[in-house]
Amino acid sequence: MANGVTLESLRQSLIRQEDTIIFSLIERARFPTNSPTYNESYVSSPTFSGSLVHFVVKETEALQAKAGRYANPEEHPFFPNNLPPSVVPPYNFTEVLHPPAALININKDIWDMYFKKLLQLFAAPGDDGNYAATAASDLVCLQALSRRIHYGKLVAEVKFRESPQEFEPAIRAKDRDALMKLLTFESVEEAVKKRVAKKAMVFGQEVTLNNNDNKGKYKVDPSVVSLLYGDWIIPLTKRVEVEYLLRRLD
Ligand SMILES: O=C(O)C(=O)C[C@]1(C(=O)O)C=C[C@@H](O)C=C1
Repeated sequence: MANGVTLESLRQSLIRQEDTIIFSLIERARFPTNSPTYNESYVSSPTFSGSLVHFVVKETEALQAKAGRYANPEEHPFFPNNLPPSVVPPYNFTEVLHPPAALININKDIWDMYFKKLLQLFAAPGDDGNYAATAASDLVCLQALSRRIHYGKLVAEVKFRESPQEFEPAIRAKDRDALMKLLTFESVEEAVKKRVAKKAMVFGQEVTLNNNDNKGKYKVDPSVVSLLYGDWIIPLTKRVEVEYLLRRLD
């Protein structure tokens, strides 16, 4: 395929991104829930209204936009409105995606999933006052999840290029269910869920010099990581794939 991108090379990248995601969850799990981080009345600013995590994400994205982060088609901001321009010259990223891909950004759903569903599954209840560090570590998780989920655009492009004649009728008919069927590989999904649980065991174990008896205690629960992938990350990736394919003939 053009540009040297293949389904195999994209899957290798998704596998490597599992490491990033799991480490980011382990880092967030160092802190308890720290609910003031998410409480709108905790922040007092004449120019901003929202929670501390909202504030940290918005301000960090503004800084990173200036540094050119969102010039990369693989990066998607959570707060895309009114981002400042980049101060660096544009890098000439290889164009792999069909241009309407730029319209797809499901970070709002990723944000809701993370704060409403995921966080309570792996952060222990409690409050240690580290709200700024907690928000910074939420941002790292969100960015890793967003990158992985929006990678679905590339995966969909490669699948389309491999057999356009298979996809075209379903795209023209705007048949989401048919597209979903065409892009699904159940055995790959099962392997992903098993591998991430295993990685969570390996990365999240207590490493000591004397023995490696972990007593079944891990920094994030491996079954939670597997569930997170099965119930949220993979379905959202597939949604991005469908959204992308629906615009592929525009
Ligand atoms: O590997 C693929 O083919 C993908 O589309 C990625 C992915 C995933 O999110 O891990 C999504 C859909 C497939 O059913 C299998 C795996």
